[in-house]
Formats: sequence, C-alpha cells, structure tokens
Amino acid sequence: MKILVDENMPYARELFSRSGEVTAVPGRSIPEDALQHADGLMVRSVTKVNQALLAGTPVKFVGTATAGTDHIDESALAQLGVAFSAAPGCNAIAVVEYVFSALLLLAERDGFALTDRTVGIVGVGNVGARLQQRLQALGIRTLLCDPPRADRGDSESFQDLDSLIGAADILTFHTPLYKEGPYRSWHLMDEARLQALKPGAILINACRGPVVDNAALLRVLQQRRDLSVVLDVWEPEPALSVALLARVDIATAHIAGYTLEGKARGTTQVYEAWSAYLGKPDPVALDSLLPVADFSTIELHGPLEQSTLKRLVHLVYDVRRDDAPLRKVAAIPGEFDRLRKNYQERREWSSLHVTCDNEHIASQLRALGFSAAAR
Ligand SMILES: NC(=O)c1ccc[n+]([C@@H]2O[C@H](COP(=O)([O-])OP(=O)(O)OC[C@H]3O[C@@H](n4cnc5c(N)ncnc54)[C@H](O)[C@@H]3O)[C@@H](O)[C@H]2O)c1
Ligand SMILES: O=C(O)[C@H](O)[C@H](O)COP(=O)(O)O
Repeated sequence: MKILVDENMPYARELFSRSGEVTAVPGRSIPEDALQHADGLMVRSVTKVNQALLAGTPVKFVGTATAGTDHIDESALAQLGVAFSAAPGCNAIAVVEYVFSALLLLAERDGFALTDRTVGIVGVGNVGARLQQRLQALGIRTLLCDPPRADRGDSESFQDLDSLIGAADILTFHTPLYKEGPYRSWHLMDEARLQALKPGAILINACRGPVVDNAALLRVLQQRRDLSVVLDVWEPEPALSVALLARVDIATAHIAGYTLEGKARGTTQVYEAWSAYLGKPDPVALDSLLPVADFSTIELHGPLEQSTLKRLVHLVYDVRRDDAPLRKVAAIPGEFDRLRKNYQERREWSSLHVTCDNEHIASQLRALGFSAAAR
C-alpha cells in the first residue's frame, strides 16, 4: 500500500507505516506524480479534494484529520468510488479552550464577570455542546441556535439566530461551512446582523472564515468601536484582510483546534478508519502517543474565582501567544501557513493535574476539563 499524508499531520508516519509505504506531502499542492501511485490520501483542511485532484489516480480512500469537511467534494468521491472518512470532534476540546482563553482575557481587560454575561452559541455540535457544558459549569447563561438539531426535534431549547443576536452579550460561531442548502452558513453573519449586535457585544468566529462576511465586518468595525471581535478563521485564508486584522481584538491563524491532543486525535481517527477499510482494524490508544506536558501538576489554594481560573487557563494556553506573531507577519505571503506549520506545542487543560482545597472545587475543575482532586 502507498499512502500520502499531509506533512503537518503529527504521528501520521508512525501509524500509517503499519500498513504501507508513507510519503509526506505539502497539503496546499499535492504533487501529481505522487498521486499517480497512491492507494490512500490523508489530508488536512487546506487540500481541496475533488474530481480534478483524484480522477485517473488509483486513490481508493481519502481521510481528513479534521472536523470540517467543506474542502472535500463528497459527491465526487462517491462518483469515483473512493471511500471517505473525517475526524468529527477530534479538536472540539481545543476550540472550546481557545474560546475560554479569549473570553477570560477580554473579561479581565474590560473588567466584567463572565457570570454577568449571556453567551449565544451558534452551532451546537461537538464544539458548541462542549462549550455549553463548560460555561454552564461556571454558572454562565447560554442561548443556543442550531436549526438542523431543532428540525430533528431535538429536546434542547433552541432559538433562531436573530433572537440570539438580540439577547447575547457574546456570540460565538461553531457551524460547518455550507455554501448552499437549507442550512446555508456562508455569510450567516452579514452586515445587517453585524449591525444588530448588542452594544458592547463580543463576536467570536472559530469555525470557518466565510461564516462571517469579512468585508462587512470591517465596514461595521469602522463605525462601531463598541464591539470586540475574536477571529481565528478568515475570509479568505491564507490571504486575510490586514485592515480587518488591525481592527479585531484577538487574531489568530486558524489554530483554535491545534492542541497536540486535537491533532493526534485527528490522525488516529483517520488511521483507525483506514485500517478498518483495509479489513484490519487497529485501534490506537491516544495516551500511548502523547508526551508528558511541560506543566503537569499544580496546587490551587483558595476558591476558584474568575481571576484564578484565568491564570490557570493561561498557564496551559494563553491565546496572546498566537495573536502577536500573526499581527507581525500577516501581510507577508506564505507566513500564515508558516505559523501553522511551525506551531509551538500546545496542550489541553486535561494535561494539568490540579490539587485543590476541597471536593467542591475539584469537581468544578473536572467539569471544566482539568484533571483535579482535593488535597
Ligand atoms: N478553527 C479551528 O481550528 C476549528 C476546529 C474544529 C472545527 N472547526 C470548524 O467548526 C465547525 C464546527 O465543528 P464541530 O466539531 O462542532 O462540528 P459538528 O458537525 O459536530 O457541529 C456543527 C453543528 O452546527 C450545526 N449547524 C449546521 N448548520 C448550521 C447553521 N446554518 N446554523 C447553526 N447551526 C448549524 C449542526 O447541526 C451541528 O450541530 C466545523 O465544521 C469546522 O468547520 C474549526
Ligand atoms: O476543521 C478542523 O478540524 C479545523 O479547522 C482544523 O484545525 C484545521 O486545521 P488544518 O487541517 O488546516 O491543519
């Protein structure tokens, strides 16, 4: 078996070489000659997988080590008889922790308590539902919008997007990118909706750039200085609008999902699908792959106040470490991708074991995703 893997896929060589010969290739431009000899192709979100890429090649299986699948033309794969597997939920925890890191930063900067704010979550799937759980664990009010789930008769209480816009102090987007269809999410946040945001609202986009109309966002931010904006994803990528970047409060290079755990889960999920496709299922224990984190234990004395939580969260991941480098290089062609390729290791909160005063605090920390126990 010959398997092509994106060069930015940790653990791919280690795992896929169990079933064949592995070649690592650049995701934005997969070499045509390599495709002519490949049985399997394992990509990330930067590779457009369609008829033009695969027709006339021997590729029989495509895996994407990502949650989003808008870069894959699934109907073309079906027509070509190519099996497909994605990695749903692989990096959901990473995105939730990115959102918390950003919110705790803005709350400290602007002097507000998150418990006094209402968070509207748009798209309540793997990311959105985990975000809701963790916000609720802190007693923060959430409002939910997820038309596909509502239409399926889901028992959760959902509202439409315009109701959320009217009621939420913080609005955070976690939908797939659908360019058409009943749940179209392309420019879901258009100029009228951006203008309708509450005074002083915070807008977060960590799903796909075009879910928010970026040109409209720039126009609105030129008029409305009261809004705060966190963008991890851009329209377009990698050539984002430098003018928009200068106006947003937190700007990162599509790395919200980039914890080591999230990337490793993505690779193991597609490897497991590939090995099952070959008829030789080979489950992988994630813990066996991951190294010990730089900080692994800490003692917390006293209550878990917002300021304490912020310091704890930022010990594991402070989003500013990804904001500053992007601001420096965003105008230089190629640098967006370079930041992503050379991403400094980042771990999830679960890698930090917190010892604290009592079981109440420990259970709160566990509900947030830390590993925790009372002294
Ligand atoms: N920035 C990053 O690094 C990063 C990481 C992971 C995922 N993502 C993106 O975020 C998206 C969400 O991730 P996920 O793992 O939660 O996916 P998911 O598929 O588990 O959840 C998506 C949810 O959005 C809902 N939805 C679909 N269309 C909608 C619409 N028009 N309005 C409101 N809700 C809608 C779905 O019903 C579903 O519940 C992915 O599709 C991906 O594009 C980005
Ligand atoms: O959809 C996803 O899973 C994320 O957007 C993912 O983190 C994107 O990372 P990439 O595949 O571009 O490395």
